Amino acid sequence: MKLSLGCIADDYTGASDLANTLTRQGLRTVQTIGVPSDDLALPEVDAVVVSLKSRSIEAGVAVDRSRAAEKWLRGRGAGHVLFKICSTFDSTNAGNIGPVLDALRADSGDAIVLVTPAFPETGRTVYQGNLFVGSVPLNESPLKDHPLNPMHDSNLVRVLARQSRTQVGLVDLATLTRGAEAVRGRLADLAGKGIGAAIIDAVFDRDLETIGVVALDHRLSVGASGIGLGLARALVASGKVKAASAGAISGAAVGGPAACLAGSCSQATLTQIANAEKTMAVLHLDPEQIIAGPAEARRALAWVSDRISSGPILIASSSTPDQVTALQSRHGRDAAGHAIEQAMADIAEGLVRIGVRRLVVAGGETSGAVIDRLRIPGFLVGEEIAAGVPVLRAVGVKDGEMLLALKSGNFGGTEFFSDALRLMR
Ligand SMILES: Nc1ncnc2c1ncn2[C@@H]1O[C@H](COP(=O)(O)OP(=O)(O)OP(=O)(O)O)[C@@H](O)[C@H]1O
Ligand SMILES: O=C(O)[C@@H](O)C(=O)CO
Repeated sequence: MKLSLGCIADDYTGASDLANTLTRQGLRTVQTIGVPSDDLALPEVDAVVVSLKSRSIEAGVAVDRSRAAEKWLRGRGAGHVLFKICSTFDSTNAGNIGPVLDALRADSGDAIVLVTPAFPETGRTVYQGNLFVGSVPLNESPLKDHPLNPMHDSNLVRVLARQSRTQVGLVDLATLTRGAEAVRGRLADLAGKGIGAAIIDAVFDRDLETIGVVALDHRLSVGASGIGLGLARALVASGKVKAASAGAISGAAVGGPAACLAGSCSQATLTQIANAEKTMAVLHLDPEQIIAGPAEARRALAWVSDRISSGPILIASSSTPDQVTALQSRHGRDAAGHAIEQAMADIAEGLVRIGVRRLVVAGGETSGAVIDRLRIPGFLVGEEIAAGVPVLRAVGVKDGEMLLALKSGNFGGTEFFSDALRLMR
């Protein structure tokens, strides 16, 4: 297997979002959890997305894990590696996008790296280096209240410069609109000044197509699913990849009980939970009790066993931004987040034990904790539930077939949970 594209995603929902995009563009893609072990049987594929849980961990550890993933991908022939970050650039002043970019750039030997989180299909666009979420700048969007990575600056040139050892430049939309040669010229100017990273504007998919063509001149790029779309289209257009006719896999129905877990506190997820109350039983966990000990997860599982034979259920830890802030000020941000993630993993393990084989998880960190606990080594991409969220079919699980959906906090329509279960048969 010689890869045309290698990808390293800094969380599991982001990885499935990217795997979905690459699959829809005709690349045969598999998502692995962590760097695959040598005995994991992988199908013949064009792209591998290695999922890490490295977005909100200590920067040095994120660098080491990303470099290990890059080494594995290069060892499988990947000439180009995309470091997949969040389309809302989730990170703090201490990293981790900058430190990982610096390390991978050094390994790749590239003078300059293109960076864009643009993903127009989900409303993420970049103009003059400023990231917009829908119609508002990032720092006015709900991301300003993110529990782990609150985003207070929409100017990505500044944000990345605070994290990276290299200087950061801008390739603006006016240059991009003049085409690939103009972008190449601007990158050469920036690199000549010793600038090692360039935020590139993108508003429409056609912008990402130009970016994809230029990015393939290099060995490394950094961005969200949008640049994945650009790279995939450029690989197909250049004939380096023959677009797979089959696209997403289907596979046999899995059936049996179905459950949803929500640890995301994003505005989108809060609305989706409220709407799910119309179609399924919903349990709201008490975050204070979760931190107090394991009894809250046990209570949740007892609640599930009384109901799961009657239809799907949803268990949510999610709270409003004010409640999140209050909890964090009592217990600390990381301790609160970690305790809730582990409780969700305990609950997921209990759900599988009682026969759940169709599981929806909302939130990147939450998904990471759950998938690690379930020890699922990888996924094939199925139907698209919403932009950036596919049905995933687990590969390499011992006790039979399992379908999952890992929803990024901000993705999905208002009826996401019932939409997902409708496609997870
Ligand atoms: N009620 C709560 N109070 C405080 N923190 C919470 C609460 N519920 C969940 N959390 C924590 O908030 C964090 C949510 O992050 P997560 O990545 O799961 O969701 P998200 O950021 O909305 O999703 P994504 O990263 O996909 O955009 C997790 O660490 C989770 O444990
Ligand atoms: O890019 C996004 O917004 C998502 O794929 C993501 O990274 C979710 O955590």
